[in-house]
Amino acid sequence: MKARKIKEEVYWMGSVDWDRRLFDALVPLPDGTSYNAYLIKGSEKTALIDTVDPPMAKEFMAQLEGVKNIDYIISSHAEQDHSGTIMQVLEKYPNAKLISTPKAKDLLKDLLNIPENFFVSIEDGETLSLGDKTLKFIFTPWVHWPETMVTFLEEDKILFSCDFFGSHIASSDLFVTDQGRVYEAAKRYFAEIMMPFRSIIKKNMEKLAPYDIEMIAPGHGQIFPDAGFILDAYKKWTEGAPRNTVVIPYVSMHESTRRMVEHLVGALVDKGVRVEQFNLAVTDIGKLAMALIDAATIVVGTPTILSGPHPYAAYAAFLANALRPNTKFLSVVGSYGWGGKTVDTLAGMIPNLKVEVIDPVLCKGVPNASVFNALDDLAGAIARKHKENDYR
Ligand SMILES: Cc1cc2nc3c(=O)[nH]c(=O)nc-3n(C[C@H](O)[C@H](O)[C@H](O)COP(=O)(O)O)c2cc1C
Repeated sequence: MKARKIKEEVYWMGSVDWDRRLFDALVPLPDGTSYNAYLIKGSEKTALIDTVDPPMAKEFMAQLEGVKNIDYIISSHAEQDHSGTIMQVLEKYPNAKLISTPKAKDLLKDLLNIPENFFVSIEDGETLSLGDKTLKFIFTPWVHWPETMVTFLEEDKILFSCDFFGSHIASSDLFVTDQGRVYEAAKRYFAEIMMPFRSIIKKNMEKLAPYDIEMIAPGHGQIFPDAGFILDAYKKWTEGAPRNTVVIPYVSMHESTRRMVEHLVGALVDKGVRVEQFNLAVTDIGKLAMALIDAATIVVGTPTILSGPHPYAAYAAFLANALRPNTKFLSVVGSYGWGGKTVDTLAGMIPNLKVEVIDPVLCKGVPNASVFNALDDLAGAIARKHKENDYR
C-alpha cells in the first residue's frame, strides 16, 4: 500500500497486517492489525511519527522512497511494533534527529541499540516548529509503558496517539467508517493493554482535555475523524461504574462444575442480573478481558485437580489479577472428589483485586438439590449487592 493523504501535507504511512492473529504471543487478533506511521511536511521541516513492526519494514521503506528528506523522527513509544524500523530510517536519513521522552531514549538505546548521537530528548509540553505546522509533545505515561507520549499537530488539530486509543483492525478504510466494529476492537484493545493503568489513563485524559482535538490518528487501527467518539468511550471505560453483570470464567472436565455454572446463570438471569459465561477450554481470552471492564462480580467455576484449581481457572485468575478490573465482588463454584485447596489457592492469586469475597459453593461429585439451593442463595446474594450499589 502507498502512503495516503489525511490532510494537506499530512500522510498515513505504514502497513496493514491482515494475517496477524496473535500479539505479544498472547493477545488474540481476530481482525488483524495495522502499524501506523505518519509523515508531516511543514514549509521548512519534515517529521515522521513512529515506524512499523520490523517484519513490515520492506513495505514501509518503499513508501519512503519518494521522500527526499526527514528532519525529525518522533518516537511516541519504544515498543518494537512502532520503533523497530527507526534504525533503518536513520540509515536512510542520517541527519535526522530522533525525538523522544528521556525515558523512551533509555529504552530505545536498550532495545534497539540506537546510538546516542541521534537523540534529542524533549520536555513535557515542548513544541517543535516545522514552519507552517507546529508539533506539541504531551507526555502521557503508562499508555502502556512508562515512556509514552502523544503529539498534537496544532494547526490541523490532529492528535497522534500511538497505542493510546488504538485498536487492532486490518482495513483498507483509512478512517473509521463502521463505528460499531471499531468500538468493539477498541474496547478489546483497552481491556488487554490499557485496563491495568485505568487511573493514570484517566489523568492523561484530563491532561488532553484542554486541547481542541478534532481527529485522532493512532498507531494501530483506523483514524478517528471524530475524536469525540473514542474519547467518550475511554471516559466510560476509565470512569464508569461497574455494571449489573457477572462474568463467569469456568472449566469442567466431567460436567459437574458445568452443571453448577448453568444453574447459577439461570438463577442470576431470573433475578435480573446480566451474565457473561466463558468456557476457558475454548474461549477467546480477549472476549473475557473485555467483559471484565464492566463486571461488578466475577465467579470462577473450577473443579479441583491435583489439590488446586484447574490450570485454566488459575490462568483466568492470574489474568484478572494482572488486568486489575474495577470488579467489586468475587466468588468460586466447583466440584471436587476428595479435597484440596482450590479456594485458598485462587484467593492467593488475586491480591490486586479489591473485591469482597462472597461465600463459595463447592460440591463433592455431581451437584444435588442442596447444591442447587446454595447456588440460588449465591445468585440472591450477588443480585442484592448489585442492587444496593445501584449497578445497572
Ligand atoms: C486429573 C485429575 C485430578 C484430580 N485431582 C483432585 C484432587 O486433587 N482433589 C479432589 O478433590 N479431586 C480431584 N479430582 C476429582 C475432580 O475434582 C472431580 O472428579 C470433580 O467432580 C470434577 O469436576 P468436573 O466434573 O467439573 O470436571 C481430580 C480429577 C482429575 C481428572
